Amino acid sequence: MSAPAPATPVLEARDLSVVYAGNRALSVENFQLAEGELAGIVGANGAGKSTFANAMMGWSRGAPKVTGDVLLDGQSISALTTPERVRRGLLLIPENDLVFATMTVSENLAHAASARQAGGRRIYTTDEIYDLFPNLAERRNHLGGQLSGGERQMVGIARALRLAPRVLMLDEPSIGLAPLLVTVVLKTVRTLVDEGLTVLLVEQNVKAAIRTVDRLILLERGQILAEGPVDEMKADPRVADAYLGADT
Ligand SMILES: Nc1ncnc2c1ncn2[C@@H]1O[C@H](COP(=O)(O)OP(=O)(O)OP(=O)(O)O)[C@@H](O)[C@H]1O
Repeated sequence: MSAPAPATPVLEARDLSVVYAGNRALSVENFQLAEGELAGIVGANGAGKSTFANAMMGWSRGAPKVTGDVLLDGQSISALTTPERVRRGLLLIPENDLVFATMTVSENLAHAASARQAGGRRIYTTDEIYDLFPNLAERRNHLGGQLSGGERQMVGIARALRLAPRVLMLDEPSIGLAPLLVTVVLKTVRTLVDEGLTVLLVEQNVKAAIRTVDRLILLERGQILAEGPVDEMKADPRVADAYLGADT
């Protein structure tokens, strides 16, 4: 009997390159995210982590030259606009996700309830979201502007869950959060993966990423320097010496 064909990656990038005014910010030959996987991209400031996540979404902060191909479930989405990619279920929660400050938590969630064509993907109900995030359930009538950084992250994730994600990408969810809240947010991400979601975590906080992900990808100067199962990667001197310190 022949071996089964390898499964099609849920998300893939081929020869993805981003150049800002002649400076190459990203050059990724091949990146693949498998069904139900929780992978993490880590790297120093300016390594190109956000540029990578944004390029997958077809979005950028300036006007770079972007070349290469992005595929979702084996189909090229490179010609699609960012809203079209969102409708296909590719969702990015950017750094400092915008929460509507003058709306309550429940209004913020209701505002995101617009995944009309979920294509069979799961749309989390508000009750399921409040089960995942008891903090938000308690604060459902609080205004967005009154929430802590961690609670805002939770609203960002919750809104994405209302939009029937196929792949969820989180850009630096730990930024500005107290260590306890980082743990709470990342544990919830793990729960979502256990329930079947595919997640790419973009993190500068390497220690937090290592505690959470299955596979670690090290990005430096816009290139994938190393990648592999998290247990192997945390012993790799390029990760251990540069990011984990002698005590780890
Ligand atoms: N709009 C822009 N114009 C010019 N250069 C840019 C622009 N956006 C990003 N860059 C450059 O691209 C490189 C990668 O930036 P990026 O924001 O992707 O890094 P990062 O790894 O996400 O860093 P951080 O962890 O600090 O957010 C950096 O050298 C940055 O200065």
